[in-house]
Amino acid sequence: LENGLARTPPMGWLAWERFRCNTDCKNDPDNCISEKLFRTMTDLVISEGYAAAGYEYINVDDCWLDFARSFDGRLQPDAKRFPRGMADLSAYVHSRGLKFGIYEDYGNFTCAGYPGILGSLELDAFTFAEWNVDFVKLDGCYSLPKDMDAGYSEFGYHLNKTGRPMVYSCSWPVYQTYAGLQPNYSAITQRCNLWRNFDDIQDSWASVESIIDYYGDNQDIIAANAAPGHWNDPDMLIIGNYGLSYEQSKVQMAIWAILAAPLLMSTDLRTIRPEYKAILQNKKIIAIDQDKLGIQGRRIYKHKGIEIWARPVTPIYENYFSYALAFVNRRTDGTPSDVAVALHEMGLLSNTGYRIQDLYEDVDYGVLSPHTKIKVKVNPTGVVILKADVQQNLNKQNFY
Ligand SMILES: OC[C@@H]1[C@H](O)[C@H](O)[C@@H](O)CN1C(=S)Nc1ccc(F)cc1
Repeated sequence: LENGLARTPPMGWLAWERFRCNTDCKNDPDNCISEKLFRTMTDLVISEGYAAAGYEYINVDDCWLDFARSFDGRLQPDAKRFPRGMADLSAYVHSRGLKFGIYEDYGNFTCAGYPGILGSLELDAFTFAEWNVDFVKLDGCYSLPKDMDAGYSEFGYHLNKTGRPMVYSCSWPVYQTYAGLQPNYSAITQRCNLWRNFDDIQDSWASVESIIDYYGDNQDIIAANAAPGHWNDPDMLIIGNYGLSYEQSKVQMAIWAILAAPLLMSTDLRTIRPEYKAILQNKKIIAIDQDKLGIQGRRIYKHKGIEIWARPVTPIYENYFSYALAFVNRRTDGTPSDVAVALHEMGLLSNTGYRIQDLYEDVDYGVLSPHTKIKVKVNPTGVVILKADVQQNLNKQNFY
């Protein structure tokens, strides 16, 4: 969507995967979906260094609402859990220098059964503008996938008509895919700043694996739709929760960066362990994700549990080509796997040499000659991600 926003994939914090639809503020006041939770996470995004690393959106997801609209037909938050209202919460987030996101559903209800926007698209768009919302996630429960092209387009029209710039996150493709329809990606890229392509992420390595496989297996259809202003969305970062090991957490961060994915953390910033926080704040990996070219990377090798993913990024000098290269070990047979590959075997040409640096470990491989193999050891369910600055003056590099 060309609205001047999301020129790089959005970064922020999204409540859903970690906090779900916990509305029991009576018995669980510290973890229920409430203004207190979002104020606390806003403060921690600042105080714990996440904002300095690039995280900027604080996004509410489902279950923020009252079950009824107000007397004048407007959406309203649950008064007990958001007593000061959403305009106040957004003002607080803005006062801390961050941006505020909200959630709705193109249907009669949200997935959790709260009021949807059907019948009030214009009013709801204007309500969000009045609350100074900066990001809207529109879900697709309780509506007909065949109506989504028109429905999502119409709501985007109303959002635009408010005159307030708002990032527009669409769940359109995933619901059409579920219905066996082929999403119309040329429409989606024009109407949305990001869109979910596949299943909700859950707190498990199996879930992350299934998403990685989906984006690798379908890259010919979906990778090319990513560019500044419009991004594929493989769903939230679950690093810091219960389901991923340290190695697996590094895999999610590395592959999301290769995929030019939005980096929307969904974890408890009050309790996250330092080594997981370090992964989320890894500046070299974030720089790959936020690379200005906005080219989504691809899986270029997959054999016996070893995968290689590559993403072209902004070259460091003239007649250079730069790539992020991720080596993933999907195996669980105990010992790290040796992977040795030469540039030309990956379709990366060089006639003078290339420089390799490890983006997680502080290892610089120095300058290698074009036929020298890159050799890495990859831990089970782990990853090694490198930056390759390839020098060649043939002035041609057909990466894809
Ligand atoms: O209710 C909202 C929740 C989150 O916003 C996810 O990111 C959205 O993809 C949708 N969603 C959920 S749980 N959707 C859903 C997931 C499984 C199901 F059987 C019925 C609905």
